[in-house]
Amino acid sequence: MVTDQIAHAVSQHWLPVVLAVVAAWLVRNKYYNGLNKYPGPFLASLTNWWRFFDVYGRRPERSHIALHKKYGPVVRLGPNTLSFADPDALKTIYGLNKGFVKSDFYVVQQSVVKGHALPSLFSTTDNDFHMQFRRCVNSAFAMSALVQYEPFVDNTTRLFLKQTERLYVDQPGPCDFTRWLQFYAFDVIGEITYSKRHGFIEKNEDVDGIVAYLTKLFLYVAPIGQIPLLDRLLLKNPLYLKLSEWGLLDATFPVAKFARARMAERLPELLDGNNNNNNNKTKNKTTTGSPVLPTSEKTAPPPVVIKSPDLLSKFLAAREARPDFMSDTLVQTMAVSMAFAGSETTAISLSAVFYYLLKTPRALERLVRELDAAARAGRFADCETGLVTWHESQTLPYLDCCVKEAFRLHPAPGLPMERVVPRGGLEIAGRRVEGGTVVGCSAWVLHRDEGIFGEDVEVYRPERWEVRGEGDEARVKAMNGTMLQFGMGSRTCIGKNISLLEIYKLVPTMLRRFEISFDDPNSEWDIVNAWFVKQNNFITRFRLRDIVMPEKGVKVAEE
Ligand code: HEM
Repeated sequence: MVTDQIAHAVSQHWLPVVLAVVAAWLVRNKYYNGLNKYPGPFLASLTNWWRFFDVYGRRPERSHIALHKKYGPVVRLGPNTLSFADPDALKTIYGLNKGFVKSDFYVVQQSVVKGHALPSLFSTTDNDFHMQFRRCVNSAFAMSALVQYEPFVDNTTRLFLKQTERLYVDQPGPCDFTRWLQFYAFDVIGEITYSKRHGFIEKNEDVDGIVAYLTKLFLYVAPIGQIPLLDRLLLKNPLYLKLSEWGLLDATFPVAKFARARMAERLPELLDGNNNNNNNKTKNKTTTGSPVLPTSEKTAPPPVVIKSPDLLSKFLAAREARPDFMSDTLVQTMAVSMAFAGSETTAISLSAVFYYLLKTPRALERLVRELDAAARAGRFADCETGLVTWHESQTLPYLDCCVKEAFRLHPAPGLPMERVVPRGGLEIAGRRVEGGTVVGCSAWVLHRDEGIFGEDVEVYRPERWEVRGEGDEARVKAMNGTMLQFGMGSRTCIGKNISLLEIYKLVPTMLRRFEISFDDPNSEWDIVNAWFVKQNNFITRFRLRDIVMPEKGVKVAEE
């Protein structure tokens, strides 16, 4: 009876009822988890739609910087979300064993396979799963493994030099440099992962639409990640998941198809549909007939020679070592993550180094002087193509300053890296924050901390990284400790060393070989912040340089 009366009253007065419910929801949001004490835009305290539209506008890093300038070190970006600009917060939020987990922002980045979201090393929100996964693959990314990957980078770099000359010097014309560097980064990752390039540089085109696919994906992920529930209504809606489960929908990332083909070449049973790890000991061969992986059986054939220790062979070795955990699916996920997490980010960082050097002729001249002096002193082994080795690049201190300064001014990740405060709550940079609150730091905000980096934070000044006099060491150490371009803590970038290998080799190599200039020196690039902050309209021209030779009588370094 009473319920009938209530239903009747609601149907009679539905508008005021709806308004009352919405008002109650907004008030609850405003005071949620005690976050009303933190400053920020009023609308952001009421609804996540504020940050959705902020990110949808493609330049959220600008509003984050402005908000922290206005409100101080903690800003409320949503009913349950805080952004921290205090370097002290880094150790707590990203520190090892602090119990923070990645927020649902990352779940939106999970792809759907057979009706299920597939967590990757990057996107998983489960710390235990992450710890096991990372342990399985960590050694493939160690600094010591770099030596093995350098020949892969060299292969692609030689082709890149040849094609740059053929396409942009022999027929002088403008080059969309960010896109060209993206092709480079994709092909390097392809080569390091599978010993096989996708073919971007050869063809000078977006092979299989991979770049376009990734661009669209990030444009979706960034705003939708602000209200992850939307993902379950859009790309991960129940109907879509069902259709995918029944095999009626295939939204496989083109790189995943490439990865699967490369895996199938090495594990023929995948082609037969036999994915059972335990059955593959005898079938574990390369296409040339030589086994790829060592086996653990005592009676197994003599130790297997891994012909090309690329990443895929290492992931497959991890599958052998931990068959209980490392499934074929995880091997493939890992291989795909390399392209997903390692191409755009590296291309963005390479573009930033070149862009800021071209915009700062004084710095470019100094860097070229450093390279020419090293060449005259015979410190570069390759005097023909201009290729610089990793080892040689590590003897160029000004190059190091130029790269770090580009990382500082233009970090690839453009949103706060969100984490959920563990149950029970914690103190973050002197402030009590309740469990369940989403917190994060943005590299764009932290890298412009005047207390750490100096007053001229908006200026590209590589010299700030130099250690010259007393006190510089501590200052530079504090700067290094605040750099967030690769993230921090247990979820820090696993591919950092690989990307550094690419950047520290390609920048000096290109500058030894080419004179690079803006097509229009007065033009600025356009920036699109879709989680990773991509640049457009960075158009350059190339002229061949005479490679500087060692002075007479100077002994040339050996390769
Ligand atoms: C300059 C280039 C790169 C930048 C700026 C970069 C940036 C990042 C950042 C910021 C994170 C942490 C994200 C977070 O905490 O939310 C991350 C994680 C990751 N990156 Fe990179 N990355 C780069 C290159 C690479 C490369 C080359 C690879 C692969 C070869 C790679 C693979 C990964 C993976 C797998 C993770 C997840 C790690 C984990 O959660 O354990 N990245 N990267």
